[in-house]
Amino acid sequence: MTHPRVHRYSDEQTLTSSVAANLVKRIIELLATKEKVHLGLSGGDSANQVYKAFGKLAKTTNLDARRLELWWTCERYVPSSDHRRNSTQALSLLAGALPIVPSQTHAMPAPTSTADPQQGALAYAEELGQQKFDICLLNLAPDGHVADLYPDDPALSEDNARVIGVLEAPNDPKERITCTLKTINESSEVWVLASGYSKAEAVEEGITGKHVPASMVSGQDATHWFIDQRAASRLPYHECKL
Ligand SMILES: O=C(O)[C@H](O)[C@@H](O)[C@H](O)[C@H](O)COP(=O)(O)O
Repeated sequence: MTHPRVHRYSDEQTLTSSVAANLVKRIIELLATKEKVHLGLSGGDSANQVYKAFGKLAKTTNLDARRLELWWTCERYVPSSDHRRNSTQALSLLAGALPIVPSQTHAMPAPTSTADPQQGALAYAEELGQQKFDICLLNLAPDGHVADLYPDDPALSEDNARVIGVLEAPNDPKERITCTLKTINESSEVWVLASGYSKAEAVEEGITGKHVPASMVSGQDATHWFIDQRAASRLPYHECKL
């Protein structure tokens, strides 16, 4: 477990471009020491904006996108052709910009391949095996959930399964598949994204250790929170006069 390091940015656009730049830099560093980098990706607008900026920036660098393995931390259990799928949205931005081929992408199952979210979760757990994410990117929601792990959900205490099915998510679509805290917290690095006033309370609770799901995530080597000023508006601010 590592303590969160908080990175604040003036606005959402600066947050997006800075996270994308950090991601490019960190992946290039990791690829200097290992053959592949395994990323755990999430859904949501803030994450999608980062993928777009990352794709644009990465192609101007020497980052070898063929050495990335893309996994998902959570997915809406809807058909593969449904644009609400997190993986469909992310891949349209990433594979559109970078030479990423299907063998590098590990989207979670859809109803066309498995009978229900639980069976989908078992299939994904098998595909994941013991693989750990080098960087697990999470997008904070206003209620403090990350991936598809919701406040007060008994799934938060799951310490055996790496992936589980969700049948009653508070938002539509109700059926989803999610990695558990066990899988997220086995990642080398966990990066949490949050922008806007609607996330301010969840940011405060996540960082100060109240019991929202986001307060329970932590990388093995590092935990980074990337937030804009609006999302940071309930955190203490210490002015430093030199
Ligand atoms: O499936 C969902 O209900 C959303 O994907 C959700 O989990 C999302 O990650 C957060 O609401 C933050 O997303 P935004 O960046 O869009 O606010």
